[in-house]
Amino acid sequence: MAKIAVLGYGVVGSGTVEVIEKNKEGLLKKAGQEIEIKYILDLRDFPDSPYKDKFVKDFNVILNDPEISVVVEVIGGIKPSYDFVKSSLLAGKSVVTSNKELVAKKGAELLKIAHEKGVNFFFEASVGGGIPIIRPLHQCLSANRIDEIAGILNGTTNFILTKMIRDNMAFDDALKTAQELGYAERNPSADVDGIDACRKICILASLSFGKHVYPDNIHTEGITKITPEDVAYCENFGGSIKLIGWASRQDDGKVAVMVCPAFIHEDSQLAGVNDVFNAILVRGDSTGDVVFYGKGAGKLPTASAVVADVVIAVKMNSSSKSLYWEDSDQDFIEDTDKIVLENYVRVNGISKDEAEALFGKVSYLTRKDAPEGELAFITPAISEKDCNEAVAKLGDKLLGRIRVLDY
Ligand SMILES: NC(=O)C1=CN([C@@H]2O[C@H](COP(=O)(O)OP(=O)(O)OC[C@H]3O[C@@H](n4cnc5c(N)ncnc54)[C@H](OP(=O)(O)O)[C@@H]3O)[C@@H](O)[C@H]2O)C=CC1
Ligand SMILES: N[C@@H](CC=O)C(=O)O
Repeated sequence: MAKIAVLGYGVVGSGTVEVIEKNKEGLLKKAGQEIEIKYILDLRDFPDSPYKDKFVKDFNVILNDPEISVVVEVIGGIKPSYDFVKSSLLAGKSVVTSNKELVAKKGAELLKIAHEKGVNFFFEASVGGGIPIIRPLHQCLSANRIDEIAGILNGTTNFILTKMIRDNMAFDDALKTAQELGYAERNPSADVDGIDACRKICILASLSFGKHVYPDNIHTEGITKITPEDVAYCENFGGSIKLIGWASRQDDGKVAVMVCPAFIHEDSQLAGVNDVFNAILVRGDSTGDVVFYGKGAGKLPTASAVVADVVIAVKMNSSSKSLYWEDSDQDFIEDTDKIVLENYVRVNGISKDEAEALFGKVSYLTRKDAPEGELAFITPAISEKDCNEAVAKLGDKLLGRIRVLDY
């Protein structure tokens, strides 16, 4: 019998306990032994819970119990999760986590400790909720050189965009619904400002390119500046606006990474991904494009990924060799100024000649009831530096700028 502890009994923690309890028999067959939850750590009391006897408040009870072989960290954040995870690994216990902030900021260090101790640090649930993506990347796609990854990586923002565009729901109402459904981060700015998507693309890029990509270095934008006018122009463009985290191997050998709202053409496999669903496109040199799709947030989908990691952790008696990346000084990350992209730009009060003097040969978009003097267009592919300089010259005539991606 494998005895495990669950740290945090919130959305994902309670889902993890529920999935382990309801699928006990199936898990026994798959893990080769029974998985028993010996402890649940949380700050609150749960006197009415059927698991009330398992609750503890002192992490040291878990750390010092030699029977515990796997610790599931689903508290979130860095404090105290980092200390709990690091000390568990140092004590020779495998750790499973859904905590993308922790993996994005401390992944290289924690993977190194896990390897030194001969245990595992697993985090399938940290990207894409219930979608299998971490294990497919380092196992099933291991024959490939990964050239690009792009994804709708945040369920909350995709849910909000879908509700606003399809159902005309106000931003705040859509966010409130996402919170009620358990999709949103404790601080929803992490979702709507792109921070969560940034952590996830950093994890995917670290794994794909073999060196730690730290979130601090990555240009990150959220969805708060998107307007109904931008949505209307995007329809005329023939696509949809999605928050995309992407990482791409560049000709100079560096890796460009960015999180931004983007016009995505309707032919893209990412364009029709709505509600809480996520999709992750991986471009391998042998496979071409492979797309992973499913629910990117929520109690049971996320718990599914956590419990699958637990099953593998209890079966393994050594560290995974392929789930690994080195620490890095970020010198392989492309300077954002050098990234070359097309852009959608919306302006007021400039002529077409002035627009083309700034951006070069542009293609114009239209929308119903556009006011006199409004222009919207797609620029040619230009560097971020050139686009930022042109946009700065527009001053308050600029109404919007969204990148165009061709995934
Ligand atoms: N929700 C989702 O859909 C997904 C979440 N994740 C990630 O999973 C992690 C957990 O998310 P989620 O379950 O939604 O978060 P919740 O806030 O719902 O759950 C966290 C739980 O941990 C408890 N907790 C906080 N501090 C401590 C502590 N020091 N010791 C013990 N327990 C503590 C909280 O108690 P209290 O409420 O009293 O503070 C709460 O019960 C996060 O990293 C999140 O980003 C990943 C994928 C999807
Ligand atoms: N807040 C996150 C939760 C899952 O990672 C999201 O909405 O995607």
